[in-house]
Amino acid sequence: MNILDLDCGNTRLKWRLMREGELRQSGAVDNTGCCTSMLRQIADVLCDQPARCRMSSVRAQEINEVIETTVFDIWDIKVERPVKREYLGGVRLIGVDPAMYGEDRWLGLLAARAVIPARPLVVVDSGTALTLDVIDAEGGFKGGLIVPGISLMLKSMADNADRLLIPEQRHFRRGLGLKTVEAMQFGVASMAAALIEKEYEFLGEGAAVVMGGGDATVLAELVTIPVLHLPDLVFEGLAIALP
Ligand SMILES: Nc1ncnc2c1ncn2[C@@H]1O[C@H](COP(=O)(O)OP(=O)(O)OP(=O)(O)O)[C@@H](O)[C@H]1O
Ligand SMILES: CC(C)(CO)[C@@H](O)C(=O)NCCC(=O)O
Ligand SMILES: [K+]
Repeated sequence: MNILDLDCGNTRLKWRLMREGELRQSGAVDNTGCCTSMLRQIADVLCDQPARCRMSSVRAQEINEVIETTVFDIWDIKVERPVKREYLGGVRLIGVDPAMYGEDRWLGLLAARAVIPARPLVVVDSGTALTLDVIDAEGGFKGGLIVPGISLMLKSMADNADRLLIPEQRHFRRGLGLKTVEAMQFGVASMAAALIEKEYEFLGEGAAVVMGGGDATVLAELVTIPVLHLPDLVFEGLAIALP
């Protein structure tokens, strides 16, 4: 059976086509424009008709409804959405309002815990926003942090300072920059990396860091601590929440 998975973020919509647990196709489309045309773009390249569609989304309800209608129009299937549960897959949501808590964050916890059970975890998802979520060795949610992602930090500087422009080429490093674009990029990358290292150190012995999201490749290289890079954090969580 072919399953179309959608990870609808604030910047990009990531998709993949699975068949009996095997990846067949994947891609990403810009998610800032019209959702109908974005789904038609996916339909144009999809090699097979999906029999199911699972979606994680952090977009507004109206947008999700348009996506659901369009998926039904194109493939004649109903979009399945994960429902946050207080306890699932060894992860216990404690002290959060499940209705408010981002479903990408929850799915990230499920995916990370499935790979590294029984250890305290810092789960980092670095997209438009960079989120860090912590669970203890028993899988109990301890809380999280939400900060701007590295592209958003660059954009907000460029939007608010006349002499700061969005760098044309992506180049991230720890250390000091000489040129303006380096100072900006090394600055935001160092901020993100240092925050991840700090939370890891705070958890102490036995903890692990799991990273996913669009900027995880960059950040995993820059941090000075061991990290497990799981590029498909949200998709893996989606498969756990909606088997
Ligand atoms: N090819 C690419 N196109 C766009 N962004 C990319 C690309 N490669 C890496 N990125 C980085 O990934 C980030 C987007 O990450 P990602 O796609 O995980 O999240 P998103 O679509 O913004 O959604 P969300 O954060 O809401 O899950 C961008 O801010 C950018 O810095
Ligand atoms: C924080 C983001 C934007 C990260 O994608 C998303 O998880 C979200 O919109 N969350 C809702 C608020 C919350 O998680 O508490
Ligand atoms: K500017």
